[in-house]
Amino acid sequence: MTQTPSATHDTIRAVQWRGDHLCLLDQRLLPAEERWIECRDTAQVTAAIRDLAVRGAPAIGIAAAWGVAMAARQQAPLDDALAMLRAARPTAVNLMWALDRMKKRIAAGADAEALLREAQAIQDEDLAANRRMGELGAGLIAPGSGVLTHCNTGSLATAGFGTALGVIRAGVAADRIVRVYAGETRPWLQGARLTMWELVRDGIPAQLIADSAASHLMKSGAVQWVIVGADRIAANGDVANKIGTYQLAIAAKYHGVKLMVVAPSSTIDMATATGEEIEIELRDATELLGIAGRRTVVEGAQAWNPVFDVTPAELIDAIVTERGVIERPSVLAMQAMFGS
Ligand SMILES: CSC[C@@H](O)[C@@H](O)C(=O)COP(=O)(O)O
Repeated sequence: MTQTPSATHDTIRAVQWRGDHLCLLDQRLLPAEERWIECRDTAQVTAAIRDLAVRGAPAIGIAAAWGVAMAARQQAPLDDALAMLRAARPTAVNLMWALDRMKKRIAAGADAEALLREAQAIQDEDLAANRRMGELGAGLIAPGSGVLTHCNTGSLATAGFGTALGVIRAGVAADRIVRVYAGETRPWLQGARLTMWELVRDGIPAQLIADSAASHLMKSGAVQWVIVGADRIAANGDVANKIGTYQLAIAAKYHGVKLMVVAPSSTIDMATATGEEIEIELRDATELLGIAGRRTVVEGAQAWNPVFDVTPAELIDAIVTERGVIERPSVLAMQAMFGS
């Protein structure tokens, strides 16, 4: 196998356990400032998740697992820690998945040391899953292709390497991807601030587009795939992801561009039958009414700020997980890979 540049250049590890506290690279400040936050109790980890200092479905789950292990070390009430963390954000199922995994270990009598090892395992498994998905996803892309991605699904959003951005890293290294576009991802600008920061650090040439330029880009013929991550994938293959994914999927279908969703099995929620049942997080209107804390909209104006949407399975060409690829997702194909 070719050694990918991403395997050598991908050094960003935004969630780091330091023996008695959790260090998080504050994603609210990037790329202007690389500042680390030190979380020393579960409440601080919960606040970091809620306020988006740490974000991206897998990274949220990993941070929460460390939050539980930290509570155990401090002999804090574990039921309270689990409940507090669970309420931090509603849509990314990786959060609930990681907490359920920790809860199971607690129920089995695990001590603080064992819970620290479990949190480390969750983090290590995510990194390994990302590398595997990178290979699998890149294998679907014809050499010479252009791709468009949305939000940030890279090292910042995971244990490292990334989901959709991992496929892009692997695809660029294998010369399958020759053009990369990233959408800004209003209102929080994960694409502009975070994805472009990761790509520039890796030396991967990429162009930022306004979210509203996506259909025009697809019409030009420059992209053959839209590649995105996921916050929760229902049992029928419907995908909840960053707001704007659904409209990219519709535009992709119209233009004959394919849609790939890349997510570890910790993002699969077989207990939720369809995307209709997924809770969509609504965040404060102020995120839309200004940019970088500066008000840009007239005082008195209101805004509606759902931060995820659901893309129906029928618009998706491939779901890539570390367990394998599901092409044209269906209930049966999902059950065959993930059980019922
Ligand atoms: C590997 S990250 C996958 C998703 O979590 C990502 O696409 C996304 O929607 C992140 O949303 P965010 O609100 O920034 O946490």
